[in-house]
Amino acid sequence: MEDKIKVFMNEVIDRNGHEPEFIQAVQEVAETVIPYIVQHDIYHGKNILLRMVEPERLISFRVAWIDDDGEIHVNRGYRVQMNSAIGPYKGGLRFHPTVNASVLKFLAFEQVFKNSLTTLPMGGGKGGSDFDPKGKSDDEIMRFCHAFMTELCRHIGPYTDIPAGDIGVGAREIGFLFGMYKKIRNEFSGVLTGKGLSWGGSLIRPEATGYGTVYFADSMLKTINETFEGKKVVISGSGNVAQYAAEKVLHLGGKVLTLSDSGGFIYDKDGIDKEKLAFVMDLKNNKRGRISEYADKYPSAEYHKGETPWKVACDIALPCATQNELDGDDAATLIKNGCIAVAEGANMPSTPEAIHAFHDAKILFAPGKASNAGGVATSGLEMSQNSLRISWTREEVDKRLKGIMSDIHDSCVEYGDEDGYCNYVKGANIAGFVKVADAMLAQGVI
Ligand SMILES: NC(=O)C1=CN([C@@H]2O[C@H](COP(=O)(O)OP(=O)(O)OC[C@H]3O[C@@H](n4cnc5c(N)ncnc54)[C@H](O)[C@@H]3O)[C@@H](O)[C@H]2O)C=CC1
Ligand SMILES: O=C(O)CCC(=O)C(=O)O
Repeated sequence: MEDKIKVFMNEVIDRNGHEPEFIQAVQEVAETVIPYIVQHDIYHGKNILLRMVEPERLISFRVAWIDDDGEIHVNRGYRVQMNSAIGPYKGGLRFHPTVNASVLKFLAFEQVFKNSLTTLPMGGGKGGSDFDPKGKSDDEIMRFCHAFMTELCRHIGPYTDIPAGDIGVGAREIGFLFGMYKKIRNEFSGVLTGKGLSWGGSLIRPEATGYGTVYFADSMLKTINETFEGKKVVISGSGNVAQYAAEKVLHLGGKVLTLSDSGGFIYDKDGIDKEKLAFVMDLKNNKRGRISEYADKYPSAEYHKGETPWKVACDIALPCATQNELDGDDAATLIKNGCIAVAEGANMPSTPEAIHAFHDAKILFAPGKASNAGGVATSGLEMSQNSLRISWTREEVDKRLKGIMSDIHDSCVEYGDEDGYCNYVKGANIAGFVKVADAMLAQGVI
């Protein structure tokens, strides 16, 4: 088996050797899916996985825009249209200086499996730019978004490819992007998700990724007769996913001890309660400040500059910031301190060494493609509402989100059982693979 995985990975590396994040994401899938392919005759001789690692289309384009001082800047824009076997391409846009083809290909590849797990008819894609929104004025953000959409609009559409937000792309950016798409295409459609409520958005979409991550973690905890009640929870990030993960942990009676950003983390020994979380939301979403300002306001908190929060003793860890933010040493520290569950709100935040450590210690571990699927699932619900020209209530959307997260959990358990221990990575990869692979088989060699 190891030989088969090696031969496959050598071919992937030959073609994509300069893309470390993409290779990391493919390796994790290959290790779990190739043994499944070997056991199932219908996939033999079809090279399905090799076809899945090659994007159907990778678009790269120039984005020229003018700053407030009249200076012209050039950034690179991308859209990776990875797989459309089960539906139109769907996945977020990331604006961050670290964005490149490798990062977006890893995200688009993960998105294919994640979207398949949601049970909704969505293919996988991802896009973005190396543009850095930090320190930019609202007008600069608008000009950049408009310039970006001027090119992107010819590659997307409500039946083709439906982008949404990700790091650096929230409600403000989706508004600017939607405005330019509508103007150029002269069409008011559900071409983006994460829209404002008065122009086609869905209730609960802003909350969905964070809430869904906690719903998934709660389902895992139930398998060992545990709940969030009274548990100490360490969260990284302080953006969209982290904020609403923290809110849901509070709803379920847990105590949130940390939040972070790229500058460092804050540890509040008294816990981040509802009022303190409201301060963080205002700080991050409106004032666009740094998490260190939390420690200036609340004396119960310490700020740890340049560090990640994994050394703070906890029962549950929710990495919600960015890829590879939790390594093997961090995992060892979490396990030593008694952590019983880790659920990824971010995409691929744990390194392969960290995942192996969690599996070896047999603690509960949920990979992002399963546990953070609530965001894209609710985007799928936004698409349904747009098509039906109706708006569901908050309760209706939340009920559907909970149902989807519970179904994803059950699919992982179905495919991930290893003598009584659930390997959720294996479960998510195989369950996600089967639906896409079967659709590809049905559609022939295209
Ligand atoms: N927004 C969504 O619906 C979904 C987001 N995700 C993933 O969740 C993660 C967070 O995304 P959002 O909260 O939407 O973005 P955001 O832009 O709202 O927040 C990003 C957060 O990550 C922090 N961060 C960024 N780079 C960092 C670094 N190098 N070190 C430490 N912290 C860093 C930022 O300071 C910020 O707190 C990403 O991995 C994203 O791909 C996954 C599924 C859906
Ligand atoms: O809602 C969406 O379409 C995008 C969500 C996303 O980018 C993700 O799941 O990583």
